[in-house]
Amino acid sequence: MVTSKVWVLKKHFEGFPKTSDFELKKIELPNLKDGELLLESVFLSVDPYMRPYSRKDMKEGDIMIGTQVARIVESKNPAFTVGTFVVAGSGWRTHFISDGKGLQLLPSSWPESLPKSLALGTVGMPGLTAYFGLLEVCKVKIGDTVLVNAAAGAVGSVVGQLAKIGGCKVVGSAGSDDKVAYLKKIGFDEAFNYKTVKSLDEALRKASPDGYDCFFDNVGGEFTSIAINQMKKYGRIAICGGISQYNDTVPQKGPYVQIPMLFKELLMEGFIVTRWNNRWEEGQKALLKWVVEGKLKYHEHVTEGFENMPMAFIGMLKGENLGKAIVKV
Ligand SMILES: NC(=O)C1=CN([C@@H]2O[C@H](COP(=O)(O)OP(=O)(O)OC[C@H]3O[C@@H](n4cnc5c(N)ncnc54)[C@H](OP(=O)(O)O)[C@@H]3O)[C@@H](O)[C@H]2O)C=CC1
Ligand SMILES: CCCCCCC/C=C/C=O
Repeated sequence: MVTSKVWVLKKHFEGFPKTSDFELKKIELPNLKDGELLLESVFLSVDPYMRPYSRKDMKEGDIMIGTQVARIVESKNPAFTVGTFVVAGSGWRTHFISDGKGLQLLPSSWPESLPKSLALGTVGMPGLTAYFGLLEVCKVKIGDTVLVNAAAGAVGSVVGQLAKIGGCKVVGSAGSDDKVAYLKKIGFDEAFNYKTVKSLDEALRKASPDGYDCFFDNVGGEFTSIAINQMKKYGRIAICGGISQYNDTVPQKGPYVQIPMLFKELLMEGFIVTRWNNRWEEGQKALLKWVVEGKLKYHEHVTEGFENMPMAFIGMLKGENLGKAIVKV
């Protein structure tokens, strides 16, 4: 008999999540039936989407949603071998049973030297968000000037580097001087700390006096209201996230987008990465290749210990992470 530890949403978040909103429980797992596997989580992901999706898709008492890299420890399914690592969407659990459906094997070309946790970050869902958002929503082309916020995070850091690979000029904003230094190190042309600049408007203008062709928006709210006025005519805005609004108890009010959208003839499109589920393999292959070639750098903010999942999640929402926020069990 195996005991699994799980984190449950004890109370729906009101405003910023608190550790008391979560509860750690233990569940006894039954013996495996034919066709089933027992897996143990090795790395778990904490992501911003968990905040809005907890309200949308979960009820109090549910196990927290999420993905992990897990190792198969027992198998009664001939298609899966013990010792294999997979990406699963089994929520915040140390151990779980699966019938194999929905498990993704790591690409066969995954080098032994590369952390498997990258399958939750640069070579996983966040990296694919950057890839498809830039390619299919921003439709970037050589010579474009691309703006990205939350630029030192899991998605943003990949957006900037892919745009550079694609021959663009890249401007990023992030919430600390260390993050800004990191952005310059990984090749951003311009970067600034949005928390300390005197004027966001001026910082954006200084970074690109001619304005922006593409804006990959991870943040929303006031940042978007200001940045939209610095788009070039026919600019494209990809609405990837709105993290500045996820914890609001009262919805933020305008300024509204219609006037700049109209007179600059902008395109603005929201997207969810799962739209390209049928192209996951293509995206992962491209991202993995760039990582192996050293063209796509990664950084992980690793929290040790399953017990610390809520703290890691809250820390990520506060901006404590540089690169992808990961929990190592
Ligand atoms: N559309 C889609 O399919 C997907 C969308 N997303 C979205 O992309 C965005 C980035 O996600 P991800 O890369 O995983 O997370 P990150 O690794 O970027 O972590 C979140 C970061 O957001 C920044 N942040 C937090 N609060 C604010 C705020 N009030 N204003 C500005 N920045 C803030 C912090 O960085 P800082 O120190 O710079 O403030 C923090 O580090 C999120 O909005 C997320 O919801 C992610 C995956 C898929
Ligand atoms: C494999 C999990 C898919 C999660 C999709 C995340 C979409 C994110 C939206 C905003 O953050």
